[in-house]
Amino acid sequence: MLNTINSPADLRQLPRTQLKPLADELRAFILDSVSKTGGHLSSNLGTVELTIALHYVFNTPEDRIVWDVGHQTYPHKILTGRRDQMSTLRQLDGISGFPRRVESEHDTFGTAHSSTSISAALGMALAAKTKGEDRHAIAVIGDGAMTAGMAFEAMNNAGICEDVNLLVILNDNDMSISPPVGALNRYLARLMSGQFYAKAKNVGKSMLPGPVLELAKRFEEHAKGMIVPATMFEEFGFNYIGPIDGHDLDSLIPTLQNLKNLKGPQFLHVVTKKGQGYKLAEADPVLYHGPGKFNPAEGIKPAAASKQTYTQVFGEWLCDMAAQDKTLVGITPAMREGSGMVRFEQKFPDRYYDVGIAEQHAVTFAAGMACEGLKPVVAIYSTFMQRAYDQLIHDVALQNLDVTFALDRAGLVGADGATHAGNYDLAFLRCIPNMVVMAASDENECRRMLTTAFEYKGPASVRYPRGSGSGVAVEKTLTAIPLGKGEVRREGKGIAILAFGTMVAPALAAGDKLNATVANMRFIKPLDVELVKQLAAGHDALVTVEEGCIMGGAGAAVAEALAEAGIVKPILHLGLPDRFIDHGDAAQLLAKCGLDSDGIAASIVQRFGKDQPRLVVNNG
Ligand SMILES: Cc1ncc(C[n+]2csc(CCOP(=O)(O)OP(=O)(O)O)c2C)c(N)n1
Ligand SMILES: CC(=O)[C@@H](O)[C@H](O)COP(=O)(O)O
Ligand SMILES: [Mg+2]
Repeated sequence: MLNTINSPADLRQLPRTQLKPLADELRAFILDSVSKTGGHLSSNLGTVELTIALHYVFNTPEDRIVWDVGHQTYPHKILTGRRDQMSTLRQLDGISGFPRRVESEHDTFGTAHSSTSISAALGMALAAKTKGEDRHAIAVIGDGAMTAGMAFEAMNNAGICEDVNLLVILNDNDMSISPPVGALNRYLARLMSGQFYAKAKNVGKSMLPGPVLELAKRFEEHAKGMIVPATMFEEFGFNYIGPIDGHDLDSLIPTLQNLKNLKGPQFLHVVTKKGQGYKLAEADPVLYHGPGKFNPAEGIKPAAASKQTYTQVFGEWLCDMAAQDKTLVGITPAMREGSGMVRFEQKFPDRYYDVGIAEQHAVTFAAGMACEGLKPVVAIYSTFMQRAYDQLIHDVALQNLDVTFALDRAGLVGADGATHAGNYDLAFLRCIPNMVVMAASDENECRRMLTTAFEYKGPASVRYPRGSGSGVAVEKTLTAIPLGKGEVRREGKGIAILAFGTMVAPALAAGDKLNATVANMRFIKPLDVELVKQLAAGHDALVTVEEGCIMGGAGAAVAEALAEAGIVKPILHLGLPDRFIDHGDAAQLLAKCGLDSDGIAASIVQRFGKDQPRLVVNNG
């Protein structure tokens, strides 16, 4: 049946009785497809029925669905004409793992960073009202995403928009990537268990005099608001419905049909299960949150021991440093597994803080702890650090507080694409006063830099990429490196390549090809200005290389230092171009950006000519 559905219009032709078999087919298709490509599995198995029901009841794409995070949109992609493209998911030139406006008219809003859906849907709903258009805007948000401040900023705004056509659906599967945290989660658990109404009703009834109790019994459903406290969503100005079973089409469809006819901000609470229908994912939704390829009959097998990832290097360093320094506290905004903090939580539960999807809070929370003499380490993906930029400047750096930032997933991340690429941190961190900014060139240097950052009395960051490095041995000691000192790794002639972080290895290979000098600059800030001057004095031209945006990045710091010193020298900046880079294999993407050794060498030859040290300088 799935083969006959090429758009939601086809879906809406089906009789209701066919929807359940369709859901079974769709779920099997997703499991098969994701097991071959890798991707987000558990969340997508959980949204099969909800997706069918939404497209069945609403007139999509005229009615707008905004999927929060968007990692749960595979059923939506399949039902909106992209079934055959699922085999290209998250690969170079294939379809994205997230909704993208350029990909389909059904992807009404690009998402991937969480908790934006209510704001965007409210914007759409009010735009429709302003333009006199009669359409619905629906935000589908998970219980994890609901913990972010942005979601509540939007609820606060939406709750006073009395006649707006907005429906917020809370997809509550009692999971973030890892088990959910915080008071909201406890509250939702109470709502789901029914205790909320049961307890409140009893309290209410025991306080009511006889005749009023009778009246309350008669009008129990309607009088709910009189004798039970409203849910917090009602207090926000929404009409709250739920919780209902999000896998039961016979509940979902009539409920959505009813809600469709109501005006004003509506809130539907649906309960689903992450991994629904695939026993292994139901049992371990964390493992199946974003797996690589696997055999569905066998499930994910433990990978044969391979090279340590940078994330693991960080996780081990964190435990070692915590054992040595009792003031260390570790903070993650909902990325325990991804940031390598599982063992830290087990060993140091009292010093581990998962604050939920709340990057802004994570940073200011760290600032507060630092004020009291603790030494917080905020483990955060480079891309999610973007969320907490003002908190970093205003709450941490301005007060020169002692917070270490471990920036994972720096540079291109591969399959998640442009939304998750950590391309901007060097540029946005180095302009902040008091910051120390480092980029690790290998795993051992990563460990040393983390120690350096931790020992530094002020805000300091270390960036490292997704995955593993060259596999160098990582020492057990906790040794710092001298602040602001780079090192020459290869002596050559004519050209000096000033490489930052992950670009040191390909720069060394390019240096071998061209007999160029190669320096591992290590620090973006404080930049090793003496080394820059020395390299400028001894070479005909300088080349900077970084896995970050060229504009404002590490190379720009070198150019600024030269200008400051009054040195005029031909300089070539290599790095990520001024455009967003889509998903694909990370090594493939780097090569396309000219950031592998061949690309670096080719750019140097193209700019300065082949025969060292003769320079072909085009622009002075
Ligand atoms: C701002 C931001 N921080 C962190 C993440 C990483 N992340 C992606 S999905 C997810 C969990 C989301 O949980 P929930 O909204 O409940 O969706 P579920 O996976 O349970 O369907 C997290 C933390 C993100 N995408 N955006
Ligand atoms: C959707 C989301 O934001 C996360 O699930 C992310 O895809 C995880 O990325 P890593 O696989 O790099 O941890
Ligand atoms: Mg969830």
